[in-house]
Amino acid sequence: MKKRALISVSDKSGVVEFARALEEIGYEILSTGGTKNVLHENGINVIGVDDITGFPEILEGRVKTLHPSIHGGLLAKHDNEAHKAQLEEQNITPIDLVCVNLYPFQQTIAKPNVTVEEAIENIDIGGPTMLRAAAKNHQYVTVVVDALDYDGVLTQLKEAGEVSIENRRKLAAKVFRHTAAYDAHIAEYVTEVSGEEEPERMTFTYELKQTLRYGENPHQKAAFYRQPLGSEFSISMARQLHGKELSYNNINDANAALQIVKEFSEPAAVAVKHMNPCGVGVGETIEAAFQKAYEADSTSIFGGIVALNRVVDKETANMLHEIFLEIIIAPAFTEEALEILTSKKNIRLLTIPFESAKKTEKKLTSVEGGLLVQEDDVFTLDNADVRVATKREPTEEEWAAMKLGWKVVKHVKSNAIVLTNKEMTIGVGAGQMNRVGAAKIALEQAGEKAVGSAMASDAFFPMDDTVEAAAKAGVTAIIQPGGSIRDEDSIKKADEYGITMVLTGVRHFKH
Ligand SMILES: NC(=O)c1ncn([C@@H]2O[C@H](COP(=O)(O)O)[C@@H](O)[C@H]2O)c1NC=O
Repeated sequence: MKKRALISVSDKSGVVEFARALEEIGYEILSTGGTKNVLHENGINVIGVDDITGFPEILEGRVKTLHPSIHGGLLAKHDNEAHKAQLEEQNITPIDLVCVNLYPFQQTIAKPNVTVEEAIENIDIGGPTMLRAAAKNHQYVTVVVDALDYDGVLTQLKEAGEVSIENRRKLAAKVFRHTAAYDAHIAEYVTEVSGEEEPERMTFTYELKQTLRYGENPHQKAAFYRQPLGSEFSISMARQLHGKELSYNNINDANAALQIVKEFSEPAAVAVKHMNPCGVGVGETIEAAFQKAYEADSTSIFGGIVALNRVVDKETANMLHEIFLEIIIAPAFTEEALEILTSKKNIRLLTIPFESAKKTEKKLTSVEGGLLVQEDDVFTLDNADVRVATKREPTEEEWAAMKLGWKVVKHVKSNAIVLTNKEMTIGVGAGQMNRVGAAKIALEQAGEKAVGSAMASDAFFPMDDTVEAAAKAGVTAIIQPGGSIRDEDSIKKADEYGITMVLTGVRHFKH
């Protein structure tokens, strides 16, 4: 008896060649309407599924292959006598190979202004049912969901007469991953349009972007997966123009740099080391902004990652070239800048579409045995209920410095203290277990530059010791959330020293 292949594909690329080769090997081909037409037009003998089921495709294609004549053929154990007898009784022929790809749900919902009706119509029902049936029965059936597997399957069929059980199992596993991811997209989309905000189950799905040489340390295996419908403004979407492959730590740091530079509309440059900003600068031009980011901490920037929100020109490239950097990310590089920067073999140059909508995504943090999910911290001073708590109001310059510090401190590991002037960070105290400790680090780094600077604190002061330390170093303005039962002590201390203190009412912890 001839072997049977059932082919039903939405994306018809490569299917004619695949079906023709199967036919040449001796397979009988069954197909659904559109696929059948394409194969037929290309001179391949095809039996319509409706000829097998004795039932036409109905409901605009919603029901084509959902029939016992098809699913009996897919699910029967080929060497089981009872199954064989039942197939014979029902006049059903077993199916040996299934090639199916699904309605393009993901592409459909990615389209701007897609309607719910259009999205729903692109939920494939018959396809996943066939794929899952064939994958369940991979002991007997070869199942192909990915056109990239057409050649490998054909080679095995030609050389060995069959696809080995090991490969059939691999193909089946791929199918289950595929249908699970397909359903995850559907679940996420329908959950969103239904307005459900706290689903009892999370169904995120990710695609392999690249395997990595190693993880955080060389003895840890690692890979980078990307969110298929995630933000464009993402390290996972970056285009690498030059340099070595990104490492695990590079990806993490580059992500951190992008999240910070995203805060700025004016020309800004951000240097990151180990996920914390070591220098942030703003200016009239990107060259000036980078100059400030460099001056902010010319020691830590060594081996760092720099993100800039304007095209890197020749002047800026010349400055960047002077320093050992791991990565430079920008919207683009001029030809001259590229020429300068690519003279170093290893430096990674990346571009990212800065003009793309900066979509906010849920932030996921894995813990052993679980996943923490929260909204992104998109709160800015524009929406904050800001009030001046001290007798003295900030000067214009102090406001500018505090606003810069507030944008940066949100991205520094808590407890975080950032010192700024109106153009740059001058001290960063990150990840300390007590607030005054973070302040001391920032103040020490700033040294003389602390005089006349502004201090930003990611959370309230539990007591007045940080204000005292700031005052003694010459800080003149402080921005902090407020909300401590001892706020009054800090405000009093600030008044004592003539410091102006702004309360934002909003905390920016980052752990
Ligand atoms: N409803 C069904 O019985 C059914 N059977 C197969 N399909 C899908 O129809 C598509 C192929 O259709 P056509 O060959 O008519 O172009 C494939 O993506 C396949 O997954 C179906 N469509 C959707 O559910």
